[in-house]
Amino acid sequence: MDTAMESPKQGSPQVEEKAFVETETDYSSIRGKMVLVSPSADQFELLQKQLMERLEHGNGEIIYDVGVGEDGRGLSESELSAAAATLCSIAAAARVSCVELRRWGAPAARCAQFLLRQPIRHTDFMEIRVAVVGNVDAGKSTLLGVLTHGELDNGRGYARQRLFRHKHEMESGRTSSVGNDILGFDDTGNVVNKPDHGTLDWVKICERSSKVITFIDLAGHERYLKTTVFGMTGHAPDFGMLMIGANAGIVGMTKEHLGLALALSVPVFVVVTKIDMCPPNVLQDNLKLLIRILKSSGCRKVPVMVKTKDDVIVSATNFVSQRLCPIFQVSNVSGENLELLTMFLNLLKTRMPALHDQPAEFQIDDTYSVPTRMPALHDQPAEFQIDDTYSVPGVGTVVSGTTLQGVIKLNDTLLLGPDPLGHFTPITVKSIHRKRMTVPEVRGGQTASFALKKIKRSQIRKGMVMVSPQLSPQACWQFEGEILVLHHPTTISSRYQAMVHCGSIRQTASILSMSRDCLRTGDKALVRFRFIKHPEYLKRGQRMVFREGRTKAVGNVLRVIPAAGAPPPRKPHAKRQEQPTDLPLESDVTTADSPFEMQGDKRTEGHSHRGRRSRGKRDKPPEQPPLAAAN
Ligand SMILES: Nc1nc2c(ncn2[C@@H]2O[C@H](COP(=O)(O)OP(=O)(O)OP(=O)(O)O)[C@@H](O)[C@H]2O)c(=O)[nH]1
Repeated sequence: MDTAMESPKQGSPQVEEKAFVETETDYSSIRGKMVLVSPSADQFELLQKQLMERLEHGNGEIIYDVGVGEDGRGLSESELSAAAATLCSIAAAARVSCVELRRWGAPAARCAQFLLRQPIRHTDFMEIRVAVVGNVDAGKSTLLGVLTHGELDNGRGYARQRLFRHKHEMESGRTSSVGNDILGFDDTGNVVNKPDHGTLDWVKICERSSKVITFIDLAGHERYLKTTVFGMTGHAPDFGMLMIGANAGIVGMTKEHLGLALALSVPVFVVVTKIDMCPPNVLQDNLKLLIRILKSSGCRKVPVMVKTKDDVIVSATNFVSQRLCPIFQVSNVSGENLELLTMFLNLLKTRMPALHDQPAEFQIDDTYSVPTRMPALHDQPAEFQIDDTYSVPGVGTVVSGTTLQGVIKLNDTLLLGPDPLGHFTPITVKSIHRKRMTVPEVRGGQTASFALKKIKRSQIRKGMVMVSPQLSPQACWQFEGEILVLHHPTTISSRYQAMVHCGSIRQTASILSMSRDCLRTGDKALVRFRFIKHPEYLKRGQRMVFREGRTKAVGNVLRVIPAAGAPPPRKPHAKRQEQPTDLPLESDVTTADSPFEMQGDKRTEGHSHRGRRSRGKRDKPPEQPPLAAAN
């Protein structure tokens, strides 16, 4: 561990003592570090039961600490071996794989950590989405080529050619402009990707994997920033991988991408590439700057230089719960430290999407701390957000996106919408694909594509949802949100328009009213928005980004005003601003959400938003919604 860094706690010594899953079973007889050393038959059974519960709540995977008792003193080497043997037999009885990750501690105070993972189930695997961001030339495509194809780069673009097939697909319009690559791990943590004549068969990878990492390859160029924002909001990534070229350092879009991930509460780890070709002093200077930015008040991260396997385990197990930002230094040419990065990816835990009725900041911070009171994502009525549509010859209309909650099965009838009138239409699911593999169902947290019966592609747009009829979905033209302005060159006041990104929704909205007269960089306010084109399906607690040009604001949806009960659109010259109503007293948008240190106020008093709005189509009055929808 780099001494210059703040280091995370070694191990997670409190794991055994944590009030893990609230349960009916009394587990008091299996408390303490010695129980694994020589359990009675009853204790063995209880340990097994507890393990299964933990696995279920850990989405089929947990990291188990052995030897870490209340006294925190550990076990002798022989006791630890006995405890490890017990754990392995419990795992074997439960048909779960058990891999020792590490041992640590003095000879008389040994502890160990094990990875327990459910075996491969034919069409089911854990899914983790990693958004790959970073400036042009940072080595994003190269790293993905190297990781997914298992062959090193030559420094002149060899590895990234592996992904060109896909890029060509993108250009021909077959897939969205957001690229995807997958890396599969089996139950013991081995990479299963085996390129066949240079190409990867996704179905084979998924069939052999217990865990699949999907890399959402987002464009590095400023020109594609809109797509990058969409990728970060609409593709619901669990984590962000920020790539930085060692020699170039933090340039171009690096800060912007970091800021975006922070604004959306997506935990970020950094991969510094090209260390083979970077003079040491340049590397050190660039790392120092990176650390300074990560520690700044805008980011409030704890950077951790990952240099050993222990660092990997500690960072991976604490990644979501703490404000850690692991930093890897790798070379795609020499392969240096790539094994650490691969191990880290293998250990990443699913960051189940925050339930919309939970506070937006809610994160599952440990395998054992998911209260049973909270319904599992798949116990809730189905909800699927659409991020792309296709017309596939011989199949018909296909939609792709993320299952936010519930289970969607073949032949299920769901409500698709909202259409321009705010209505939802029943549709039937004809077939389901996960990572190009035909499956009978998908669950909350998983991405999928559905072939739909009797609907034209032109009737569907990104941002629509497919939900269970149980939810009685309602569309909204207006909603109230709490926003924090990260940057605006002058002041924002009502009637200002910008693009709202929220899940896979991407639509211009106009500010109808605010809790303050005007907003400047660093200001926070309660704001009522109105979509200008069509109504959308929103839920309280959803994270949103509000941006236009250099203007950026982030926030949460606080109240959705259903279309049926929505007041008519505000008159453009209405002087008095309506105060948002029914807003919760407590806000959870803080300046910590700001990715950047607040910039100095360079604006001139009296400069209004109108200066910014004087261009092109934004001067047109917003389209009026059809009357039926507005009233
Ligand atoms: N020496 C060396 N060269 C590398 C390394 N990683 C990438 N490169 C080279 O850097 C160049 C740019 O890499 P890319 O993978 O295309 O970069 P990118 O971030 O995907 O760029 P965009 O796709 O344009 O956003 C290629 O010529 C790679 O061969 C590395 O670790 N060491």
